Amino acid sequence: MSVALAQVNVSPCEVSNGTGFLESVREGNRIFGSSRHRNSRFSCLGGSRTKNGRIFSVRSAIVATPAGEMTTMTSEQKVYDVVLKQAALVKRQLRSTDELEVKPDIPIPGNLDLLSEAYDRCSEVCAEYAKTFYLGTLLMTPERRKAIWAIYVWCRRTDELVDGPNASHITPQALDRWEDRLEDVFNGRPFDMLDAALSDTVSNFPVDIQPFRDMIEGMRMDLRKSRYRNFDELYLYCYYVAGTVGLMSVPIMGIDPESKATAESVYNAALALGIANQLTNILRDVGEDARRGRVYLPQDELAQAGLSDEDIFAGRVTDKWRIFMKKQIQRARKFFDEAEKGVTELSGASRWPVWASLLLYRKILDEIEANDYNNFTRRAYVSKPKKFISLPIAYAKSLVPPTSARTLSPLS
Ligand SMILES: CC(C)=CCC/C(C)=C/CC/C(C)=C/CC/C(C)=C/[C@@H]1[C@@H](COP(=O)(O)OP(=O)(O)O)[C@]1(C)CC/C=C(\C)CC/C=C(\C)CCC=C(C)C
Ligand SMILES: [Mn+2]
Repeated sequence: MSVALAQVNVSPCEVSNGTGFLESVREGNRIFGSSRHRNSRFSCLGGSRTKNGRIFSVRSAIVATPAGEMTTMTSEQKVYDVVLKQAALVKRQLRSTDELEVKPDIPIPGNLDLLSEAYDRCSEVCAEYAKTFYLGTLLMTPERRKAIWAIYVWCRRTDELVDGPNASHITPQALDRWEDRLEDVFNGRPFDMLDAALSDTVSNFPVDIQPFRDMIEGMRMDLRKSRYRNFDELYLYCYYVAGTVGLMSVPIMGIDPESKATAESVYNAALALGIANQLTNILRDVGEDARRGRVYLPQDELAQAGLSDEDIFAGRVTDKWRIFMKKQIQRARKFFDEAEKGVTELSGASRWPVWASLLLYRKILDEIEANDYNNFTRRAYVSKPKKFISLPIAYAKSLVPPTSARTLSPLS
């Protein structure tokens, strides 16, 4: 069965007139592509105090040290502030009980059927695009898995804007309209049935709009930027397009009531998993991206290794390239290690899909090594038997109970 992802329509008239609710869903062709996105507007960052006690101004991202010196914040510091904000928002709800208190639906006749149809459609899209992950979600509670499917579909549609069949027509204005539509979703005014599922999800779970806005910001970044000067710039991009997914997912997956880990540390691990996945995605797709004129690898690190864009466009696997790649892979693995510390703290039924996705994505790094670092013309992928072996391992790991007396270090 091939399930088409409903085509995202962000024409101004359709967005402003919220009447076409279910009728407006149109089938589009499913087209895969590599995706990454970026930007430099720190819309996500409310002015506040960082872990170093600094106060920063949102727009300029300039911080004043306690001694009154002005300094620029790193992307990691800026993103960490979002982590703190997200953790503070959900702390109480997540710890109150293992089962989240799901608000009752307003029983408008006919609406419940439509909603259930909307979730069915999200489940089909998720099953079609991310089979293994979908199977994992089946172990979650029905409320949680429906919510994860709805979020998955919104992320996938957002990604398709810059990576899908209509990507060449996407403008910053179209992304602005997609963001307006997101606001409508959070205000209970969904535009189509997939949006309706997300609207229902965000009214039932303590999900904040900020990571969603930030993902759109990542798409803006992808439209206007095709090089990264250093890892700091790349980190911000990875946060926007993938770290945000981690932050969106924690309020749904829930923290185990037995866990003594801080909410911040769990959010930090979720962020790390998103960053690790995106770095891996970038390392896997170097050749494919170069053919689209894109180089996501940090320019300063390439130069230090004696490499340049030209080497990438030429696709030469040299010793310099191998040494460079080893360092990049090492960095991605550190983010996976950081993420692992948090998975055990999630609610029991949510751990398995997260472990499965972590182990499988991490294995892509092993495959790049096995390909002797030729990520120009060979796509690293995890074979079915290897995937299959990972699943019981993930399941066994998911049975490990949360640490009852450990406080994870938020940034290590
Ligand atoms: C269990 C689990 C993985 C839950 C997440 C479900 C979810 C909402 C996924 C959305 C993914 C998505 C469509 C994101 C849009 C942007 C994008 C495409 C990012 C890339 C994903 C990989 O996609 P693919 O290989 O198809 O890439 P191409 O489009 O072909 O280029 C990313 C690499 C990022 C994905 C990031 C995550 C899945 C973050 C996972 C983190 C958590 C679920 C938090 C877990 C909690 C703790 C405490 C560790
Ligand atoms: Mn994509």
